Amino acid sequence: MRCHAVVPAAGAGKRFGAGIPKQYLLLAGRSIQQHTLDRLSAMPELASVAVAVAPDDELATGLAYAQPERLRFVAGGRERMDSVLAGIEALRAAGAVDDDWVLVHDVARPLLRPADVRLLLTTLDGQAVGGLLASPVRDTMKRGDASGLVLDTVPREQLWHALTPQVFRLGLLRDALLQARAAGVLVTDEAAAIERMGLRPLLVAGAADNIKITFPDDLALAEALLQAQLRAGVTT
Ligand SMILES: Nc1ccn([C@@H]2O[C@H](COP(=O)(O)OP(=O)(O)OP(=O)(O)O)[C@@H](O)[C@H]2O)c(=O)n1
Ligand SMILES: C[C@](O)(CO)[C@H](O)COP(=O)(O)O
Repeated sequence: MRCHAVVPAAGAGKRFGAGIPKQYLLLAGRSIQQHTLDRLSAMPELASVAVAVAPDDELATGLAYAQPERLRFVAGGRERMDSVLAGIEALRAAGAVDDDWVLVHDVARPLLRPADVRLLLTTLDGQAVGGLLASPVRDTMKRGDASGLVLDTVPREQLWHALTPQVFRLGLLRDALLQARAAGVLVTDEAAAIERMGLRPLLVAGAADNIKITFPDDLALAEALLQAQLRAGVTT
C-alpha cells in the first residue's frame, strides 16, 4: 500500500496558552514538532510527509530535523480540516493519486510509536474504508451541564478515545472533507468526515501514551512518558 503522511501543524495552541504555538515548546530539549516529524520521516512505509503550518509561521523551516529532505512544508488553514486538505492538495501536486493511502497525524502527538503505525497500516491493508488508532475509555464517563453538575453517566462500553494517525484513501478523504466543508460542518477528525458519508472506519487499539499535548499539564506528562518509551526502546 502506497501511503503518504499529512501532519496538521498550523494550530495556535490556545488551550495551552504558552504565548507561542505549543508545537514549538521543548520536550527533552527538542521541540514537539521535531519529535513528531522525526518519528514519521524515519518510517520507510511513508512515501512522503506534507506538513501544514500556519501561513505566518517563521519557525518551522528553521528547525533541525533528522530527515528534512523528507518534509514538504505547506500553508495550513483556519481550521484543522483546512490544514489537512492543504496537505492533501500538496501531495496531489507532487503526484499522489486518489488510490494512495494518506495517514494524518497531529503534530501535537509526539509520542506516536512506529510499531503502532505499522500495526495500523498492516491492519488496514486490504480494508475498504480505512481507520484510526484509538484507545478504549477507562474511566466512567459523565456528561456535565454548564455549571458543572452531572447531567448523566455515559455508558462507556464501546467508547473509545480517537487518536491519530487516521488513515484513508486520499481521494475518499479529500471528497469527505470537501463535502463536510461545503455543508458547513466542522469535523475535528478525519474519521468524522468519512462517517458523514455513511462509511464506518475501523478502530485499531493503539498505545495510550500517544497523547495529544493540549493543556499545560500535558507537557510534564509527555516528558515522563517519553522517558518511559526510551527505557522500553519503543521510539523507533
Ligand atoms: N487550523 C489548524 C488548527 C489545528 N491544527 C493542528 O491540528 C492538531 C490538533 O489540534 P489542537 O490540539 O486543537 O491544536 P491547536 O489548534 O493548536 O490547539 P488549540 O485548539 O488549543 O488552539 C494540532 O497538531 C494542530 O497544530 C492545524 O493544523 N490547523
Ligand atoms: C484528531 C484528534 O486528535 C483526534 O482525537 C482530535 O480530534 C483533534 O482535536 P483538536 O480540537 O483539533 O485538538
